[in-house]
Amino acid sequence: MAGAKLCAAGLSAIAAATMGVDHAYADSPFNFPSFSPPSVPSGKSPIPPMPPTGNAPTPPPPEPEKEKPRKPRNDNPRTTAAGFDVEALREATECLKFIEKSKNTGKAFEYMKTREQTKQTEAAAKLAELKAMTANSELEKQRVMYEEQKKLNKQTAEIKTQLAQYEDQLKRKRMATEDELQKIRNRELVHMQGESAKALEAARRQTEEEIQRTRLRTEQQKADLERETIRVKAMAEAEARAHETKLSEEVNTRMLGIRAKADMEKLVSAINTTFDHIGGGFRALLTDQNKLVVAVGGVTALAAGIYTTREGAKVVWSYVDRMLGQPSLIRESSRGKYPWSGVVPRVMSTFRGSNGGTASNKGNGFGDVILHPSLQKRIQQLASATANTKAHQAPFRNMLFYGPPGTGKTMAARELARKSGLDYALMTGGDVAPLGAQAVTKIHQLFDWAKKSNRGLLLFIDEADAFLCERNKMYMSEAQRSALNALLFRTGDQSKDIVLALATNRPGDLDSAVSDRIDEVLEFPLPGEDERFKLLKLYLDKYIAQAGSRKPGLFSHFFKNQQQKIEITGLTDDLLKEAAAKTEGFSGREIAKLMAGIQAAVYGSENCILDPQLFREVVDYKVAEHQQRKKLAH
Ligand SMILES: Nc1ncnc2c1ncn2[C@@H]1O[C@H](COP(=O)(O)OP(=O)(O)OP(=O)(O)O)[C@@H](O)[C@H]1O
Repeated sequence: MAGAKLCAAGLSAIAAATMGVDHAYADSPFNFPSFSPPSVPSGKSPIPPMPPTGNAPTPPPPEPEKEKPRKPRNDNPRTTAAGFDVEALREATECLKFIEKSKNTGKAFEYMKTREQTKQTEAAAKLAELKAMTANSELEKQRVMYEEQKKLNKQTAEIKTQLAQYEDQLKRKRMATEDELQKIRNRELVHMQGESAKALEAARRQTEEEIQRTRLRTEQQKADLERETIRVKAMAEAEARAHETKLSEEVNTRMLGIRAKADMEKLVSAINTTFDHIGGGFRALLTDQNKLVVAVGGVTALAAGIYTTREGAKVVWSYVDRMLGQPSLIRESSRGKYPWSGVVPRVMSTFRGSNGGTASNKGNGFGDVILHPSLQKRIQQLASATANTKAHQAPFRNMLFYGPPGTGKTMAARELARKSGLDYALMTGGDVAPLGAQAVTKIHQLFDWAKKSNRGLLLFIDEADAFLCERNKMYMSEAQRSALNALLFRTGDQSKDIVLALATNRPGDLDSAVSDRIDEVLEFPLPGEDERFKLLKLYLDKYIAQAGSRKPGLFSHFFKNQQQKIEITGLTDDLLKEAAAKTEGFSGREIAKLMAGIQAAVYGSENCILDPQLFREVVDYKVAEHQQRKKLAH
């Protein structure tokens, strides 16, 4: 047994020397007999269990097995330069020798081999265990690192989130602050805008008020001027009429004087001869007292009779004139001054009518009035409605014609009266104001006269705004207001005798009570291109073609300034259309005047020929004049 131990020790030494195994195992002779390979229970790993996860400290390495008592170890073996232990080799050699001599050599070798294998297995297991532990610890380390990293990531993410939240909060706060600032700025801006808008509005209102005031002032001045013009015109006309009357009176007086003088001369000579003849008679009278008394009484009675007859005739005539004569307010009438004065013209017109109508009835069946077809149709309808109204004894309908000056309102009223079979009378609103206190009487006279018409009368009041304007206007005189009230009184009920037709350029100026009495309102606009063409044609015919074509009368050779005939060359419809296009904005009156201007130009020319060149020249000149007038009016 001792030999085996020695042998084992020798082998261990050999192994230690040759394989570099720890001397602690190789040298221990006591290990050998007690050695048994570590029994590993089946299914269990020889690797010790892993320590719990976390940061638990790695368990300390297993304590080394307690060394069993052994031979004192040579700590300073003799070695070669390469570290070879010669002593051990010698012991091994001896051991080998001993083993060779021993009977249990085979067993010993077998045992040593088994032990060595066991040790190797153990070492491998330990190595594996160590590796596993290392791997484990590595894993653990990685897990811990992963956990740490995860925590770190989490913390970083949290910090980032917090940072983002903080930044977001900051941003929100900043935005809220900016928003607040913006709101404040906006409020200030709105306030400023409001202030500036208010200031602008105030300035605008002030300007408007100023303009309004200026306009009112201008209108007032214009109205004053117009009124003054109308007044002056009316006064001038009245004066002219008075002057005319005075002149005719003077002529009459002079004629009467001459006649009276002649009569006187005749009378004187007659008296002389009579006295010569009756000288003897007087002498007889003077001698015979009875005869003298009879003669003086007879002469006195004769003078008184003549005087009474003359004065009586005057009174009767003025009464007849007042009762039957045309009121002085009427400027033009189809009835004539006295009831009998219209008989002859009416008979003449009836006679002419049976022969195909007058010249003015030719063409469109509406006299010489050229109107827009729709307006013309409306007037024709009104005319036939008015005629039927009279036939059925129904009340008449009053009318208002309004539109720019010279658009045919008066002509249309005249034509309407003619078509409807009524008499017509024309007065001007401007004639009322100069009458003063007499105006009311004259208005009543006018209506009394108008009522006497058997056929019914169309009373046309031109420039109606001059007389029938708003009653509460400052400049309206008391007399004018009374006259207007008189007219309102006379037209309060619907009349079966009188159609009131008013014409005005300013319908807005009429008194509301007057407007209330109007049943039909017709607007007379400026003529369109078609109407202008027709007007040009009409007045070309009237003023140019018919000029000088009147048949010479009985006494025509007494008058030197008879109209000369005008020769027309190359005046086509196209030329008239061209002129119609150029004369946009012209009224009917302006077109009539244009043609009168052409007539004057033709008479001013040498040969009295109207050719396209002259026609164009005058048209262009008149168009330029019209534009200039328009500019001045603005
Ligand atoms: N529609 C028309 N057709 C034919 N001639 C016209 C027309 N309009 C105007 N005239 C010419 O103008 C002149 C004036 O016409 P009228 O007196 O009818 O016009 P008004 O509208 O009554 O004018 P105002 O408002 O100035 O009184 C006429 O004599 C005529 O020569």
